[in-house]
Amino acid sequence: MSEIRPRRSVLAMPGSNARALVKAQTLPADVILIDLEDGTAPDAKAAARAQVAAAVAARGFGHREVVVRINPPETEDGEADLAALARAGADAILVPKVRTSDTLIAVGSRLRRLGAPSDTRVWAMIETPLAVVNAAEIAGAARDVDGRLSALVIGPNDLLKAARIRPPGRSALVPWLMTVLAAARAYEIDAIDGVFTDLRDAAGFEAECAQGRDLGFDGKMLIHPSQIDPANAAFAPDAEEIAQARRMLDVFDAPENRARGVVAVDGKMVERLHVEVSRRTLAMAEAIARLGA
Ligand SMILES: CC(C)(COP(=O)(O)OP(=O)(O)OC[C@H]1O[C@@H](n2cnc3c(N)ncnc32)[C@H](O)[C@@H]1OP(=O)(O)O)[C@@H](O)C(=O)NCCC(=O)NCCSC(=O)C[C@H](O)C(=O)O
Ligand SMILES: [Mg+2]
Repeated sequence: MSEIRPRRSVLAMPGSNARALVKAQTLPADVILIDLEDGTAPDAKAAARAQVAAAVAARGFGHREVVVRINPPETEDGEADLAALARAGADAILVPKVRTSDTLIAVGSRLRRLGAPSDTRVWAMIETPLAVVNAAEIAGAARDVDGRLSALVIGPNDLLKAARIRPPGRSALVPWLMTVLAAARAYEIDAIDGVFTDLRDAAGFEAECAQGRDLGFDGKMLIHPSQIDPANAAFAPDAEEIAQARRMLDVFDAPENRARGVVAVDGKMVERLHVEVSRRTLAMAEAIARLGA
């Protein structure tokens, strides 16, 4: 079974926004994503870098996974971000505008040379057409980057721009999303759906969360605290899925079914592969319950 870590809600905030960094410490997001790239203005980058390194090192985010999006690592800002963050204690470094796995391998080596803990993860933004075309090769870096690569994150704004798809363009993006999802699953890493930018459209946001969940994503990148609860609800197994998963395990555990690969439950054929799905559902539900404990 691949890693069980709730990543239903990945709340982004500019690294330059001191108020957001404090507020994030009390918000129910699974992941706090602090952005030193596009969300931080060029003139504010140096001060933001120092502020973010200090905030991460202070370890005030509790159980939340802390991820810092650096500037492209081949730039001066990106190199300075890595140097400042490598040993600050972030759970992961998110690399923007990845095009090939070489960038991730270079970031992995740089983190090692900078003395980053071995459990510092690398996440990759998939937001260029080349990254979608190379999705399998990029996800395959999970075997190379010291085992650090643990999530691909969709960047719909950059994708729409580069592909010249007319916004909002969600349906046009679905084949691109599924290409990324297949790559992530092939290498057993997480896939996080991209941002929904219309903060006034709560119904549209919920619908997009439900779609992202049904497509197979593990969670969604968010831009505002008001999006956390709907995302947490959408990407968690619901009561019916949990009951169904328990039932599935009971059925295959029954003495009369132990030697069978396939049985009928409520008129539907189920196979032993559904046991694995059920175990994952229950493990995720337990991990989410532990967050609330
Ligand atoms: C979008 C915003 C600029 C709106 O900000 P604002 O008008 O201040 O919102 P509110 O007045 O409604 O805020 C209410 C309170 O919530 C706090 N807040 C708001 N947003 C956040 C946040 N993201 N994280 C933490 N806290 C937040 C405010 O401070 C208020 O608190 P209080 O003072 O107690 O009342 C703003 O929401 C924002 O900046 N959002 C994040 C933008 C961002 O990070 N963008 C980069 C990521 S998007 C991306 O990566 C796209 C991708 O690359 C692609 O290509 O698609
Ligand atoms: Mg982007």
